[in-house]
Amino acid sequence: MAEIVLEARDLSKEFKGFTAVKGVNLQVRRGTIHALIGPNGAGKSTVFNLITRFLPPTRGRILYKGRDITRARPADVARMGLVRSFQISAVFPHLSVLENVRVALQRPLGTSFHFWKPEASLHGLHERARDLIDAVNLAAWADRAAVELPYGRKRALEIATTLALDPEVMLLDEPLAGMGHEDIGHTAALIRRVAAGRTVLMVEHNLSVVADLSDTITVLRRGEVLAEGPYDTVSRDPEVREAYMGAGHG
Ligand SMILES: Nc1ncnc2c1ncn2[C@@H]1O[C@H](COP(=O)(O)OP(=O)(O)OP(=O)(O)O)[C@@H](O)[C@H]1O
Repeated sequence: MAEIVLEARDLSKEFKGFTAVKGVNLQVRRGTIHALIGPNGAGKSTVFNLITRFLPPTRGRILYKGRDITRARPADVARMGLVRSFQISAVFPHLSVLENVRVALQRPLGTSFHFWKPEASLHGLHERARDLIDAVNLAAWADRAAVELPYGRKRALEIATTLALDPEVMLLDEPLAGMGHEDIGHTAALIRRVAAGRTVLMVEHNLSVVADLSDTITVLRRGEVLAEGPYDTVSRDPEVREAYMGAGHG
């Protein structure tokens, strides 16, 4: 059994008396793709916001690599290698793809701070930016302004800027939302590629992609964990079928 890299213990969130998340326990194993699914309003986004420290929990604890991050600031959590992508996309529309990735590489988030480094290491920076752009299949778009990219490519650029922070754990918030069929295929393949050597926790509605990509799926319903396991197990669970798949999703 792989090491637990990220863990929620008895996590709860109340909004003015309404309990959106109720005693959620979640264990994400290192090196896996773990998906959080559930019907609308199940609490997925709230759990995600709690884990990334965008919301303070009412009760419970969050552990990252065994350290309690329940009260850590989002920026500190990112610095520790737990990085959230997509909804806080930091893509500058009028910079080129290459410039965007270079800016992301220069962000003083990690242990390195590149601004003052001599030309030799700036050259290394350029090469790293090119490598990241290749990794997300954007080489042909490297000199185009981000604003000119088609939707799916823009999301690929967001993945590249997230990868620039060299996250140990990548948190993806609905990575396929709003995408057409072709972009979904490309982005799913990209997620699989970038997950190599990392851990991915994602909230996603597209069940066929979740089934295809995920090692573990946690199903939430009304703020509670309803089921957890590999897709084959979870999708056969009568309660899951009733609460989720039977409700016409996916
Ligand atoms: N800031 C808030 N104030 C009050 N209620 C909230 C707040 N954020 C979420 N909720 C409520 O908490 C519940 C869970 O919402 P959440 O967005 O986490 O669900 P979700 O599973 O992500 O849903 P969706 O699939 O629709 O995105 C919902 O009933 C929602 O209305």
